[in-house]
Amino acid sequence: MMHKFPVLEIFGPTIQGEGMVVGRKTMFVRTAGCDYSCAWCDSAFTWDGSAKEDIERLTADDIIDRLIEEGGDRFDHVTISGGNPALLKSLHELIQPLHERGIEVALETQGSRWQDWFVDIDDLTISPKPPSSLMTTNWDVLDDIIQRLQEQGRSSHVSLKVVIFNDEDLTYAETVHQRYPDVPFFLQVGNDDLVEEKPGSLASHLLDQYEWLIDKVTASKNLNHVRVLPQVHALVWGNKRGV
Ligand SMILES: C[S@@+](CC[C@H](N)C(=O)[O-])C[C@H]1O[C@@H](n2cnc3c(N)ncnc32)[C@H](O)[C@@H]1O
Ligand SMILES: Nc1nc2[nH]cc(C(=O)O)c2c(=O)[nH]1
Ligand code: SF4
Ligand SMILES: [Mg+2]
Repeated sequence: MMHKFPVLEIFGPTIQGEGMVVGRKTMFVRTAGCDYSCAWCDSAFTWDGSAKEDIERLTADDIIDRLIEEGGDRFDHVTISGGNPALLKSLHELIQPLHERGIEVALETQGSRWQDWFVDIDDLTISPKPPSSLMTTNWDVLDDIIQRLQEQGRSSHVSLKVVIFNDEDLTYAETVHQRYPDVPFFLQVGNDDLVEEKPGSLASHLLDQYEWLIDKVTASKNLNHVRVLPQVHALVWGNKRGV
């Protein structure tokens, strides 16, 4: 029996705007539903009910058909995001046939749930949430996820990415990096203006925030083996959806 997944968006090709494979040409599949409700979530429509009517229930075959409809033969990489795609137990039904077609698979999750198919993801980004999100990290769960990935030889396929809005978030990022020093670590500029409609105005603001974050990280003795990035897609396209 093919499982049906709740899907809100399938788009691309575009570029991965964030983190460990920033710049990589990729398609996106965005699933609906999240176990968190971050104060500043830039994809709140996946869980706040505002796009409820747009959720489609698709099998892996349906999703692959749609990826090919949108992207033709102009992609070899698919990023699964959400919401939290780690809520979906049967996602290997999508990952495996993508791999069989020679397509790499990336996934974005917050590290609140383990799934066995994590070990099949080529670029797994785990993004634990800092205090400004108003969410609480379950360190036992996160420890378990990182440990399992390391034990199963997945270290080169995993990264941590913490979004930063303020000094308290930066302290949280230091805590995460010190707890998992061997996991590639990314600090990402927080977008605190999710309503600005002019890409140029948002880009100018986000570049100021990027400079602030660079200054903070370069001044910290606890954040040496790290990378600092903006959301490139937000610089280019602003708050537009489906890019
Ligand atoms: C929308 S989330 C979906 C995946 C998963 N729920 C998670 O949070 O990792 C994708 C990425 O966007 C980041 N993100 C969400 N809202 C943001 C914002 N306002 N500014 C910067 N990054 C944001 C998240 O931290 C996460 O790394
Ligand atoms: N271009 C682009 N890059 C992204 N990286 C992470 C995204 C996400 O929403 O998970 C995202 C997105 O929505 N668009
Ligand atoms: S965990 Fe991700 S999708 Fe869920 S509310 Fe937070 S940023 Fe949004
Ligand atoms: Mg996004």
